[in-house]
Amino acid sequence: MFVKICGVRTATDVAAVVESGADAVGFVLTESPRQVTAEQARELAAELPPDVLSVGVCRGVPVDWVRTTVMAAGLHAIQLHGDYSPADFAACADLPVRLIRGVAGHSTADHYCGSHGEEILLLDAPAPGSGKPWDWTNLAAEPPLGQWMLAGGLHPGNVAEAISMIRPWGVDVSSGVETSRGVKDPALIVDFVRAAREASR
Ligand SMILES: O=C(O)c1ccccc1N[C@@H]1O[C@H](COP(=O)(O)O)[C@@H](O)[C@H]1O
Repeated sequence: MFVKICGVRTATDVAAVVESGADAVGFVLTESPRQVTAEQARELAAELPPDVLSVGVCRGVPVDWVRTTVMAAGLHAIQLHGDYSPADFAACADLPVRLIRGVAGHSTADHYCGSHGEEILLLDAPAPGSGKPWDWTNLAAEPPLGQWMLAGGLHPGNVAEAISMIRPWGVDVSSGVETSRGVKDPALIVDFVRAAREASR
């Protein structure tokens, strides 16, 4: 089970992610209560062990800006979130990064990983980073093809059930490991990763 903690903003958050054993960290580089600059992301990512994937999360900005900013931050992966086309993904294909496509999920499996040239598909709620869950139950019968992650309203108390029900390749969380919007709770991060790992055994 691949576990990503998104919206990390402080050195304390990074330390909690490392302690938790999560696989990936998301730095939101565009408008959000969790937004960080490229410079901040670079400094925070420098604190990560090399095997933790650092992801630049971008939404609603041109792909040229994404390329420049993620490269300036020195991150391992780009998460293009929302209305990005296959051409946008193709425009990043020459970069030495992994590509994640974040989209609003549906209760039917009308997305598949790789359709836009991405390595990982992320099915999220319509409002990313809102903490609001969506109805993912139908994915159990017809999950997307390929390497895909579930996000949107997950938290330590429901991630095990979600994993048991629909068996995603990975899970991603932001609000569910926060005490208030944009403020991560180290204990919730550790609890979330533990719950996800136990459910996937
Ligand atoms: O977290 C944000 O603020 C954000 C902003 C822009 C694009 C994506 C964002 N986060 C993504 O939202 C989900 C987590 O949602 P939740 O808060 O746990 O419900 C995850 O995919 C993040 O990458």
